[in-house]
Amino acid sequence: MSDLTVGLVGWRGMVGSVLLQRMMEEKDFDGITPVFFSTSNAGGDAPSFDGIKTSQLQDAHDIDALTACDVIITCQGGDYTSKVHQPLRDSGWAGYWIDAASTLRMEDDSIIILDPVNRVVIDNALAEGKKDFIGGNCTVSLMLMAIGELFNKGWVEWVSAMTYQAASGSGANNMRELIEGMGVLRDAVKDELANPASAILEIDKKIAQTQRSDDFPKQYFGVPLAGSLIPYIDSQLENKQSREEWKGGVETNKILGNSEADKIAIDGMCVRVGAMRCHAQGLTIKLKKDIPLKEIEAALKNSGNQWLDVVEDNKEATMNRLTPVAVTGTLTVALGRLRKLNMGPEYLGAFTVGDQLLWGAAEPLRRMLNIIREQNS
Ligand SMILES: NC(=O)C1=CN([C@@H]2O[C@H](COP(=O)(O)OP(=O)(O)OC[C@H]3O[C@@H](n4cnc5c(N)ncnc54)[C@H](OP(=O)(O)O)[C@@H]3O)[C@@H](O)[C@H]2O)C=CC1
Ligand SMILES: N[C@@H](CC(=O)OP(=O)(O)O)C(=O)O
Repeated sequence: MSDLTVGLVGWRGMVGSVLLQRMMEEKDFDGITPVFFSTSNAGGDAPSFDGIKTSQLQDAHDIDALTACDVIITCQGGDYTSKVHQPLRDSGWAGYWIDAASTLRMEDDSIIILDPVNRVVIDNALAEGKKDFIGGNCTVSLMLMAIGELFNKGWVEWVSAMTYQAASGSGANNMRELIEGMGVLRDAVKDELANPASAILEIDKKIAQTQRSDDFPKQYFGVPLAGSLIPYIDSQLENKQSREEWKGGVETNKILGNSEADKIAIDGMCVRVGAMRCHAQGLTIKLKKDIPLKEIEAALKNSGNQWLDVVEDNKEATMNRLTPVAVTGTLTVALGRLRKLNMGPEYLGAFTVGDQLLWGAAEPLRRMLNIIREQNS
């Protein structure tokens, strides 16, 4: 069988760059013919690296050029998907569309991909001839990478997720704005910090004044994030949930392939904090019955999820392994603070941390490409 021609759109953005990096690390380019597209620089030089010769960037809006691909992977964003996907399908293109954007996630013909959790759903969809495979919301994917086994066991009645989401979820400019804000705060009290005898309340007052000043960096987040937090992510829905909170419920159930009757209630508050690229979540899990903690821990450890780090619930392990600093840039999803809550033996507390650009965005896409390759070999 000849190599698959794989079109890559959005490869130089933040998610796309992480995707390319991972594809190179895993040698995913061996045995495929990549075609690089651009929305802004058609005709320019495509990236070249080990084994991939320089070529010209194709126009990402050119339907004819896109139809030459067996698979298209896009990290270009929802506007691009809205503009291109339907005309491409209308042209008769029957290739595989793998997408990081949320636009198509809840469409009947789309599958949300997170193969360590829903490989069966993906395999069934491929067998049925489905062609649109969409990466999940980062918070949802990371929650499922952590506690997917509890859902698989049928133990979960409902979940409340209180999130601590990193700046990267809003994009590269937001990450820069966060760091810029941190620097502005430090500079505002530089002299006081140099003097150990200076009054802490004076420092605190200056920091609050600086955060509230008109020229504090907040162009992208809208309000200051450094030294603060923002308890709203994405748009507001009529029922008062934020769209990010809504995704927690609908996407989780779709990923798990739950029917209307099996739907599990998932809700919570999604909050932006000053982390760089790791989302964290404090979970309250209502179990269907009292399952001993030891049994829960054993199920998680024996689930076959090689990326899951089940962190012992003690202070030292938690401080060293269950933080954004410990997890960032790795495929490890850390899960700890596992304990029964005072509400009763069916209430399980948990805390999880994962890199939202890896399992939350890029990793499921490259793995989907490899599943398609396996199927076509
Ligand atoms: N950020 C996240 O955490 C997640 C994002 N997603 C989805 O992925 C999509 C892409 O997100 P993200 O990667 O953050 O978006 P980016 O803004 O980083 O990149 C998107 C596109 O912007 C263009 N671009 C313009 N200027 C630049 C520049 N200076 N550097 C790099 N690219 C530039 C590029 O297109 P071109 O080369 O054609 O000009 C690029 O492909 C999102 O819209 C979302 O749908 C999904 C899950 C998580
Ligand atoms: N909304 C997520 C990032 C993201 O892009 O989500 P989605 O892929 O569902 O639009 C965050 O802000 O952390």
